[in-house]
Amino acid sequence: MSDYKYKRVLLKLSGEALMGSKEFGIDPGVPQKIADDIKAAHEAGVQIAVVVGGGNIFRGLSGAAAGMDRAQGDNMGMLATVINSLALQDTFEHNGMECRVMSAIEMHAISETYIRRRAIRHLEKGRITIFAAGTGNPYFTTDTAAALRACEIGAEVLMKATKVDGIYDMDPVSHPEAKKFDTISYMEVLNRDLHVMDATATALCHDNHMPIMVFNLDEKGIFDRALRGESVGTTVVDE
Ligand SMILES: Nc1ncnc2c1ncn2[C@@H]1O[C@H](COP(=O)(O)OP(=O)(O)OP(=O)(O)O)[C@@H](O)[C@H]1O
Ligand SMILES: O=c1ccn([C@@H]2O[C@H](COP(=O)(O)O)[C@@H](O)[C@H]2O)c(=O)[nH]1
Repeated sequence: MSDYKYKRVLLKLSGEALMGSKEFGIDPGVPQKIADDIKAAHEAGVQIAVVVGGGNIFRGLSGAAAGMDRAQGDNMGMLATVINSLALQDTFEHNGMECRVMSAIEMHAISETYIRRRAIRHLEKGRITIFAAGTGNPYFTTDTAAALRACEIGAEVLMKATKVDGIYDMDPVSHPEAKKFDTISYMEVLNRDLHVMDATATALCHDNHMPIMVFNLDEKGIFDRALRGESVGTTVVDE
């Protein structure tokens, strides 16, 4: 345990990044890469909670743009996160890591329902605990679910693993000239309207002094380095 900086963390995994080289769905190599990366920390006793997005399958906003009722589309998006959560659980278990999925929307047949105290108990017992179905409410995102759960379980840090290697002064995907921050304050993220994480999630972390790290999910060994306290990607901190 002494090699690791953190005792309890929340990892937010991009749904879209689970596609790997595929155009839709899940590339099995990506969950396996995540399992490989977190195994040592898990064995060393780091308590790991996970929230995964659903962008590889469905986003409510895309449904609404195509004329669908927004809340209906968001419900579909939340179900997409359940599919991703079950896929991750399967991979973690195949790698010998005990894992529970807890859904914000009741689905007795396939997962436990989210109960905060029970979630903390799972973590204390060394089970990787995946929080599925976002917040359980439409009009939110899994970034906000990750911020909310991180605060609820008393995580020391929210680690957002995504398709970019940190926070830039503009979207680096559409602006290759964008400059990366090593650290940035919550207020700067909000004032500059940087969309790497949604504003609700950033504000919730700000109000509750929850540090955020943003880094690239594809980089080999990145989770382990982050869990050891190396500064990877960008860290969002109080001023
Ligand atoms: N200033 C910025 N710095 C870094 N990334 C940015 C910035 N502005 C926008 N982005 C975009 O934010 C994306 C990451 O956030 P996004 O919420 O879309 O993904 P996610 O939550 O990881 O994915 P999913 O919805 O699939 O779970 C990056 O792919 C990047 O293109
Ligand atoms: O609390 C929540 C979380 C998510 N949703 C819906 O799910 C999709 C997928 O989540 P991403 O964060 O975009 O990966 C999202 O677009 C919403 O439609 C939700 O309604 N409530």
